[in-house]
Amino acid sequence: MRFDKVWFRYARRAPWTLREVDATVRPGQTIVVLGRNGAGKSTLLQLAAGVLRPVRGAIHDRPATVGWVPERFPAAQPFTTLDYLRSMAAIRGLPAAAADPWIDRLGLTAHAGTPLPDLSKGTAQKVGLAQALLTPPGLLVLDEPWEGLDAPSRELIPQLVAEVTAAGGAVLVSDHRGEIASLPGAVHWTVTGHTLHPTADSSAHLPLTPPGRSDADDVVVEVAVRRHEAAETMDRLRASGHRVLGVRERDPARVRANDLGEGQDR
Ligand SMILES: Nc1ncnc2c1ncn2[C@@H]1O[C@H](COP(=O)(O)OP(=O)(O)OP(=O)(O)O)[C@@H](O)[C@H]1O
Repeated sequence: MRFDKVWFRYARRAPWTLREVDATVRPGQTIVVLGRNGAGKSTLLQLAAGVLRPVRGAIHDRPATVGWVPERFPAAQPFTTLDYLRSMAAIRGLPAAAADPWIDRLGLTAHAGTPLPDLSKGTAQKVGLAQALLTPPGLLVLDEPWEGLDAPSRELIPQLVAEVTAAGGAVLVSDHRGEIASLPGAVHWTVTGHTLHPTADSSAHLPLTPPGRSDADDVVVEVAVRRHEAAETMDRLRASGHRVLGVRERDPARVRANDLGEGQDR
């Protein structure tokens, strides 16, 4: 899926919430979206999920099945947990009983007969997660999924994410609590100044040397890419299991020497 120069604002004359977002989400990739409160993380996730539409630009190749878990599950609905999840299964063309394993897995059995408005915030979040996973998503979008969950439930998130990515789905997840550490291998995007910076170095959040591998086995390959391709190249390298050690400007002296006679910087 590709964000192609996506701009978004909530009202016609309002300031832009997001400007010119260019980014790519690849199958099997986990992307953690970071940023301060109000930076635009939820807005970006809602655009990815198709809940909001770009004002300018476009999002191409969104997977057909999107699982969307908003920051707050909309619990003001006249269903019990069981009725809601079974109805969601039926809407997706599944047997109603397809909901039952998720009720069990997410620890919702004791709340199966509870009306949604009476659920605690954390339990309602788990219902939100269950509905998003009923059909294996090609894209799972989780807005602050750890919020309101107790410790055992928080540990479920990395497992669920790993299952989706292992099946070839992509996962976009926002995080302002620093839970990124529980998603090793995730690419990280930072929203600041109303735009997205996929170039932020996520290797700081990963183990310096992956388990079972020694630095001694490594060589460093220097690659020059066009400036506008840097973020995408880094995403691709990380998705292939490589460690990106850094990004730097080309040494001006070397640029002059190498480009002598070529007329442009490469
Ligand atoms: N429905 C809305 N109508 C108008 N403005 C909105 C709406 N939703 C969000 N905003 C504004 O858009 C900006 C980005 O909000 P957003 O919720 O995307 O940020 P966030 O990074 O997810 O924040 P947080 O970490 O607090 O959840 C904020 O200035 C917010 O006030």
